Amino acid sequence: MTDRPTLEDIRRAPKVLLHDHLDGGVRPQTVVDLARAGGYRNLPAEDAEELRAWFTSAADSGSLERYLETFSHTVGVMQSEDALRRVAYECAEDLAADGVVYAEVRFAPELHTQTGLPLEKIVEAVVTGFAEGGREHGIRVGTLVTAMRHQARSMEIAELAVRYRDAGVVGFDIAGAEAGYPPTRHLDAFEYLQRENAHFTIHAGEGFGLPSIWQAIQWCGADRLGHGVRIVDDITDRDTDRPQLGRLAAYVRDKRIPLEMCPTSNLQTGAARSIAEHPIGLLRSLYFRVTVNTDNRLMSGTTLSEEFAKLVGAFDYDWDDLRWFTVNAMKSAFIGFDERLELINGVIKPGFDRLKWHGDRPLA
Ligand SMILES: O=c1[nH]cnc2c1ncn2[C@@H]1O[C@H](CO)[C@@H](O)[C@H]1O
Ligand SMILES: [Zn+2]
Repeated sequence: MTDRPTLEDIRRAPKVLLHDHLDGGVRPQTVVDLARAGGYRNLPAEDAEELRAWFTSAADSGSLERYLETFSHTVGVMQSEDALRRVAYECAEDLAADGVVYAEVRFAPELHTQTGLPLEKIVEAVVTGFAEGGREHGIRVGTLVTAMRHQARSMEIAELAVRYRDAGVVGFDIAGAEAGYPPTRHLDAFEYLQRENAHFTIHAGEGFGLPSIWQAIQWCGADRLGHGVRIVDDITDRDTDRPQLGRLAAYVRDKRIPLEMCPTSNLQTGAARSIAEHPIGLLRSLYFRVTVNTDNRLMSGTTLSEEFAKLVGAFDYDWDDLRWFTVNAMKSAFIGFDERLELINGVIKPGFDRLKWHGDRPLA
């Protein structure tokens, strides 16, 4: 066996990302450029590096609601087709540079209508940016369209997801403040998607607890859970070698419902106290279908490789663990089974095996 995976090696591993927000991963310099071009005057800093620091510290608020306030600035500069396309292109480029081979990136079309752009043009611009960036940088990026849970446009957004399902949109999601806005508020949209054989994930168990997770799965029929960290509230005897799963936790594990976990983001919003205490350690040891994600690379000052490196530091994970998380993610993606299998067997397994056996020594 080789030593612990280093950040540099992890960057070279073929990774899969299921939970990443487009408006949470804009390059600071691009925010500055787009603000200038579009006449956005509310930026808290004009210099890219200062802006980067502002986002990470403002997002470090301990509450989901305050964390979400920082998005007004990225959303504020993403109000034209050119801006959306550029941000999507750069997102594909940045993820590819981090060694991500397949990603599902989400954004909320309804937030980008401030200058009157129709929802269709907004989706088309983003999908085009991902396709161009993906082609040039060797990564596949699928789009998830998100509806904001405090608004009332989820049905319209769900229809958009179905209309663009063969043009780059692979699924649907709801996001925003969780407390006070339960998933069942959007039940009609989820029932519509189920009738259309479409896929969706729901942010649940992040800013609110078990009732939100229960509704997302048992009322709404979510295929995956965004975060889902609070599922540990349904596990007792956690510090013993025989943790007890309640009915909901057992259901989530038995049905292999994927958890899109985002460790650093959870520290910022107060959903977890430290990486070492993050529920991902327990959930992984109990073989829940755990995946590792970034959530918002700008606000959390992170990359997928850095999330993995932090977990390696806290839980002593080795290449087999990182490969397990990655295969979990690929199995849980919203593209076809044949395509998932091809990536697992043709790209992920050989890529991780090469790193495991060669470590950071040069490959022959
Ligand atoms: O961790 C999160 N929990 C809930 N909502 C979020 C999170 N991160 C981002 N958004 C929300 O999703 C919108 C579309 O991308 C963002 O504008 C933000 O309001
Ligand atoms: Zn999220």
